[in-house]
Amino acid sequence: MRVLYIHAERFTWDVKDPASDIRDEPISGKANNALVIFATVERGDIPDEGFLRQIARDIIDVANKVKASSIVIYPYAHLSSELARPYVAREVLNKLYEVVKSEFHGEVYKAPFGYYKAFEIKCFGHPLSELSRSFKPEGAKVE
Ligand SMILES: NCC(=O)N[C@H]1[C@@H](O)[C@H](n2cnc3c(N)ncnc32)O[C@@H]1CO
Repeated sequence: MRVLYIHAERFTWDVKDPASDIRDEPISGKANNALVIFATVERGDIPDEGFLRQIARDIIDVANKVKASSIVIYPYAHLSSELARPYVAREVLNKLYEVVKSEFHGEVYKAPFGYYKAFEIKCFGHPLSELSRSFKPEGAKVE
């Protein structure tokens, strides 16, 4: 999985057209002081508890470091050329959302899978406000 973390003063997303047969309810939303997780599920990623806990731990660690009051899991199919199939990708992201929600003290949101979406983001711009990660199921985290 490849992820881009943006610590945003404000983040809003607006669902547009469907982009996949596999999709969630089309719910738009917004969050303030949010760690936004643009997440691309890659071929070989699995909805395995250990793999997801490792990712969730890093997300929450960064959220606490930057003092974010919310986290947004944002399905984003643009950070890798080795995409997982939509069915697997949706399952991995929904399970990641559940793990993060169970362990983070603040609000956790998930933008809907399977749509084109408009979004507005105001990045804080401090040194930890833009980070990227690559996670592999065997547990190796590559910064
Ligand atoms: N910008 C808007 C968008 O990306 N829309 C994407 C994601 O919401 C989702 N999606 C499909 N495959 C994946 C994947 N491998 N990882 C994450 N999301 C995925 O399905 C949409 C069409 O590709």
